[in-house]
Amino acid sequence: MPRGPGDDRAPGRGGGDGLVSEGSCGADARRDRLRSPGAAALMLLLPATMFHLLLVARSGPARLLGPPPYLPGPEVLWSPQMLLLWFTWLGLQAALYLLPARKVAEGQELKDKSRLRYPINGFQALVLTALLVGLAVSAGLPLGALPEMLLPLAFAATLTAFIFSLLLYLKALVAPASALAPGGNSGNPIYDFFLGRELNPRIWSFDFKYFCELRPGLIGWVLINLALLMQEAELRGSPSLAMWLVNGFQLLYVGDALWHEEAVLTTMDITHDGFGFMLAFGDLAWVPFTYSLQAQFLLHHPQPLGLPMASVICLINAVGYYIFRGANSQKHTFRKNPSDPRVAGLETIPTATGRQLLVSGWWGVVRHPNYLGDLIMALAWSLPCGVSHLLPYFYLLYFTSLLVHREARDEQQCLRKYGLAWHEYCRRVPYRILPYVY
Ligand SMILES: NC(=O)C1=CN([C@@H]2O[C@H](COP(=O)(O)OP(=O)(O)OC[C@H]3O[C@@H](n4cnc5c(N)ncnc54)[C@H](OP(=O)(O)O)[C@@H]3O)[C@@H](O)[C@H]2O)C=CC1
Ligand SMILES: CC(C)CCC[C@@H](C)[C@H]1CC=C2C3=C(CC[C@@]21C)[C@@]1(C)CC[C@H](O)C(C)(C)[C@@H]1CC3
Repeated sequence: MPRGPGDDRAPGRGGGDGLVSEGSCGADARRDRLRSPGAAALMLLLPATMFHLLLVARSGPARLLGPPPYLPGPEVLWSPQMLLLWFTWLGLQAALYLLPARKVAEGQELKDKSRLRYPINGFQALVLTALLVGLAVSAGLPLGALPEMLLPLAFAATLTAFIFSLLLYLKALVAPASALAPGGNSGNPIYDFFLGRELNPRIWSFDFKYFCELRPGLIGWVLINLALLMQEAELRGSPSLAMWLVNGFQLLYVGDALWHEEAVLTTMDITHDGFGFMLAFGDLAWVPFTYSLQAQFLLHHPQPLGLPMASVICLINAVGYYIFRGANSQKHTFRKNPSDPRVAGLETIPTATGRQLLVSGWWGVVRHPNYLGDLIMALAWSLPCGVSHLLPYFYLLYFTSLLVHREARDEQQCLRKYGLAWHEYCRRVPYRILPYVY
């Protein structure tokens, strides 16, 4: 079976969405030498980028590639009250996670042939959070003041991610070998700290990775958006159409993720990647504070948007969502039960593993139709911010590179898993993400 640069069959190799390159089985010495400086650089660069974006979004020129307007001192970043607020938020989400769930789903089979169980109550957590926030606002909570607290909150989240990853690293030292992720166990402490050693770290039934991936960060993101909308209403009398669109689109995305929560159990993050700094920081800090960038930008840089253009943008978002949801649901339904009438008529390729690959429907258009839909939505989230600045397009640029990297990693895993059948799939469906282009 051919082996590629991202092949991580050997224990301790590869993994992660980070820009640290994945390992090859040939133990490339030069790459090994770059592992720890690469991981260390990213641990500085990612938080620095996040703070840069937070600072630049509120500055007059809002230049993505320009210097930040000022360098915040410790008195701006460090606030015990904000740390307390952040922990209250984490505690609230953890409490909602522990509430009785409408369903308990089983994850993918693990190395030791067991399956973990996961509560499916994310949407319930979103609705309860909305109710609680609504009650608090009607009792006088100044939610519109939240945008002024983003810097110290982001600092608290970053600090939490560092300390939490350290605890996860220590926990993995006593975990059985079967609990370790295929990547993140190279023996290089910095690299392993970054990628994460344990696949599904848990205390009793509390699954840290699953919790962090879907709750505090995603729900925090839409709460920050809402606070930005409220502050805009306070400043300008009413929220702008552009702000409504950004809030609506991103709420749809987050609501959809929590409504289809079970589908996250088959994503690479849950089934393959360890839980280390990259995901902890990504989930807790990067998602809420950088994914809300468009709304942050709009608060400080109001953009005129007419109804015709708004309709076109809504249409783009609807097309993206239709592809994203259609592709993800089709694969999830097929993987759960290939004889389900909704997917039973689709053409498939058999593989030596006994699993089949879809070769018609969405998965016959390109090899990652869900990424295509996600990218189209990302474009629709930036367009309400106009075309005068590059800053609101940061998400689209970052997300494109993340998904291209992720796609290459998934190709390697599928090639390893399915061998000749994967080659046949690539022959039948030659484009990866964008038909006739890539
Ligand atoms: N907003 C954000 O920041 C991010 C969003 N995402 C989104 O998360 C979602 C999940 O993405 P991700 O986990 O990367 O990967 P996918 O959901 O695309 O899963 C890839 C897996 O699907 C299976 N598969 C591939 N081709 C076929 C086929 N033809 N037929 C049947 N099964 C197939 C393979 O696994 P197997 O055969 O083992 O089932 C493969 O490993 C995507 O919609 C993505 O856009 C991802 C990253 C970040
Ligand atoms: C900080 C680094 C540069 C990168 C960190 C990557 C993470 C932020 C993302 C990795 C995979 C993700 C997914 C979602 C959010 C972003 C992260 C955590 C997701 C929960 C968004 C909502 C979608 O509907 C989804 C399919 C459930 C996503 C799953 C992957």
